[in-house]
Amino acid sequence: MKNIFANLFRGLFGKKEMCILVVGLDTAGKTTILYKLKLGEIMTTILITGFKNTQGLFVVDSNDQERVYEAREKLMWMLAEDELRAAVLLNKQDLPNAMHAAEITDKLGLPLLHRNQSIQATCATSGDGLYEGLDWLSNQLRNQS
Ligand SMILES: Nc1nc2c(ncn2[C@@H]2O[C@H](COP(=O)(O)OP(=O)(O)OP(=O)(O)O)[C@@H](O)[C@H]2O)c(=O)[nH]1
Ligand SMILES: [Mg+2]
Repeated sequence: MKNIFANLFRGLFGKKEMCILVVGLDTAGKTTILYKLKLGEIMTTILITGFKNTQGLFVVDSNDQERVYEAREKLMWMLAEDELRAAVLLNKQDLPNAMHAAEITDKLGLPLLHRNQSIQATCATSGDGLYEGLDWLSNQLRNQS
């Protein structure tokens, strides 16, 4: 059970090397997600060649009403890269006052975008939704090859 996410991840992506850029405001849950996915040992590639073949994971704290527009700015910065395909994780959905997916999607300006991206509600501490978000990224990778 311990490495279930790592095994799923390896199954999804096979042996093909890829880069995942994980972006989000502080305390959004990035480290928790990486630990949950046991990606520490897999994600050794350093981003030095630009955004080619790079997938993005953008993590938002759904509970942080005050900084949702700050998160939006950061997200727009990331999505401005033409090569990048991104999965947006609406994290901390387990918290009682978390914004619902539709509300936070709207505040992030995502309905206005016509780029290819996936939006997924997640709870990094339990792992809920993480697999679904990564499944989309793996399909993007497959389509590129
Ligand atoms: N309830 C709840 N707490 C979460 C969730 N994801 C992360 N946290 C908590 O939020 C806090 C911050 O999580 P981190 O993973 O350290 O956040 P980070 O994005 O790596 O933050 P920085 O390294 O500061 O940029 C920790 O206390 C986590 O346990 C979640 O889905 N639900
Ligand atoms: Mg961290």
